[in-house]
Amino acid sequence: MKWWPSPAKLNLFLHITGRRDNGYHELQSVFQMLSFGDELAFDITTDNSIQLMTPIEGVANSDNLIVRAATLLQQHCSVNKGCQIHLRKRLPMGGGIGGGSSNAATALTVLNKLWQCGLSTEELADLGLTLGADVPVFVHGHTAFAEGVGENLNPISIASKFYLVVFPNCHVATGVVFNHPDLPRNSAKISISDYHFETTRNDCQQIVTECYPEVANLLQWLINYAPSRMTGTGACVFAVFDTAAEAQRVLQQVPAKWRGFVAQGVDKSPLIKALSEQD
Ligand SMILES: C[C@](O)(CO)[C@H](O)COP(=O)(O)OP(=O)(O)OC[C@H]1O[C@@H](n2ccc(N)nc2=O)[C@H](O)[C@@H]1O
Ligand SMILES: Nc1ncnc2c1ncn2[C@@H]1O[C@H](COP(=O)(O)OP(=O)(O)OP(=O)(O)O)[C@@H](O)[C@H]1O
Repeated sequence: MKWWPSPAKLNLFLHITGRRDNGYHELQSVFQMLSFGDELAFDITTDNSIQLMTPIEGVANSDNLIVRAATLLQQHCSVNKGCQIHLRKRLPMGGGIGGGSSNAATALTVLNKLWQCGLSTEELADLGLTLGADVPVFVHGHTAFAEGVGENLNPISIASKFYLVVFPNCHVATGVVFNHPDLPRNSAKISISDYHFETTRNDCQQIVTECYPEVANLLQWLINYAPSRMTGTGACVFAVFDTAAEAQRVLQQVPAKWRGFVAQGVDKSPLIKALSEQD
């Protein structure tokens, strides 16, 4: 069985620059692709049923973004085949590292190939955007400077770093953060060439640390070792290191109540690499 990567992302910064009439927020961010993530495998079937053989506890298969992505593509392209899907879940859910969105993107891009749908990357990204704001960046698979609601993407090359990502064991609801009255919503826009980690921030971090003390505790702990920040709307926090060895050394010291992993920041996602190696 061939296993396809479904990598995580980090938001190296997140500035909120406005709000649209439909309530969605305009943002600027760098989506950093990571070398670490889930994996998915697909067996194509001759009937048209879509089955997830490894369900996620607490998520009905019909709500699972993998099944929703596969069904969307099947309907969009009038595919008369189906598939059995296997998932190796490693990424914490609801952590701001995009696990669900990445799973959806892997399902869309790999099934596009295996079902021979022939959709372009752009068409797959547009389809993916209907499932979630973060799906397009995983479909394109490049570390990117993002604008709009996250769909307007420009590839950016970030000096290679190692990230220690820690999950504080609490879930932050994205909608709650974006609906918070005190969320700052008018950061000045920056241009892609102005991006530096040190001069940017995550505009959601203040609200999340106030509402979720465990995120504040984790940030306070991690900042002792390296520059640290929250990703997305939380709850995961990351610290930036120059070497894998330094990041691993701090991972060993993470208190048992939290879980972490070390990943390398990559310009191209492992999924895009795997797809191009197949061609
Ligand atoms: C902020 C990020 O975490 C950055 O990576 C993401 O863009 C959020 O992506 P996501 O979790 O896939 O979010 P979605 O499922 O698309 O949206 C969840 C909810 O967050 C709010 N939302 C999301 C994205 C955005 N740009 N503005 C918003 O206001 C909306 O209320 C929406 O109903
Ligand atoms: N395949 C999937 N993997 C993970 N979560 C899924 C999946 N399908 C549906 N979900 C639901 O989506 C929710 C958000 O999951 P996800 O891991 O994408 O969050 P996240 O890391 O906060 O993402 P983002 O950074 O895009 O906000 C989960 O709590 C779960 O209920």
